[in-house]
Amino acid sequence: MNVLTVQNLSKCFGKQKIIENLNMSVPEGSVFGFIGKNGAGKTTTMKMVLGLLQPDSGKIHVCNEPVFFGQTKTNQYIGYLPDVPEFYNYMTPTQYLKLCGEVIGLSKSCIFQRSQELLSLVGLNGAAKQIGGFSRGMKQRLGIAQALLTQPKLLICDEPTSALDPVGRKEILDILYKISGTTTVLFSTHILSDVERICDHAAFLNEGKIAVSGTLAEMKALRGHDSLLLEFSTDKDLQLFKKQKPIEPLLLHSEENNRELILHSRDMENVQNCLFSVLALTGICPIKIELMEPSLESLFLEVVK
Ligand SMILES: Nc1ncnc2c1ncn2[C@@H]1O[C@H](COP(=O)(O)OP(=O)(O)OP(=O)(O)O)[C@@H](O)[C@H]1O
Repeated sequence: MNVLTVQNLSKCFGKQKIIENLNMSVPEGSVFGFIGKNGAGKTTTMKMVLGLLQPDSGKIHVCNEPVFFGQTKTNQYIGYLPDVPEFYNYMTPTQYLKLCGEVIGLSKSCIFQRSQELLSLVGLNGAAKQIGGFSRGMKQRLGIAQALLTQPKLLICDEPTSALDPVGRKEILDILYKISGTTTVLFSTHILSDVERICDHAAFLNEGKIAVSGTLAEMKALRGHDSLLLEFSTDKDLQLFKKQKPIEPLLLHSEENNRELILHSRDMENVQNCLFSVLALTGICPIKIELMEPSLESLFLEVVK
């Protein structure tokens, strides 16, 4: 089952088309990376899913129920972490979660129990200081705890890691991965290594549409092997290899790092055939020849303009 389906969604701001016939499904239980460069329309799409922004056309369903602009019925299934979450700075995390629990009508005992569990999940149990003194990472983690108070089926996070240092990013990714057993996670980002780390599904948003989507394995298979790494035992071998001309026309480009050479090509089969005849002719014997796994980044750079 899909927790979220978006069909033929379109949205303009004035004359600027932001989203144009966008189709996307988020399977239940997935950790879904919604990828697009700055200004691609990720936040705009999420706001329409939350009923906070009116689409020009198209349909959105959350847990099989239609989303209507200005009506929040489907938000009972969703927890949302905006890109810059706002808090009452004078409160402690416990006080803040208590307030949020009261606003959504949870009982006192439920608020107490869930706050303890969630603060422990996000590593803020025992944090007695006021939120005003929190780092960005701590605020994002508290934002996740707040978004999970209602035990949503779908957690939507808008670029939860983009302003964080590597430690803060890892903490957020670990939390999202940890909850993925019980909550479907959709998060927007342009950091592809974050997607490779925890997502099982992803979609590239480009020019208002989904350019590519699927499981990470499906997306990478589209690209195939496109890089070959060669490591030479001496600089002399590397320089001699670089003087050989037959491979050059088959390459998009190559990268050199110490005695390693990475060859990028769209025609890896021919590169390999050519490589072995060059090695046989010259007598050069690399200490390593390795086909490199295709990366999301290389696919992204190819399909996203
Ligand atoms: N209320 C609005 N009125 C006019 N233009 C808007 C409005 N909201 C967003 N936009 C424009 O729509 C485009 C998409 O914005 P959006 O915030 O959805 O992109 P994004 O993919 O989330 O980008 P980022 O990664 O930078 O957050 C941008 O050009 C933005 O300036």
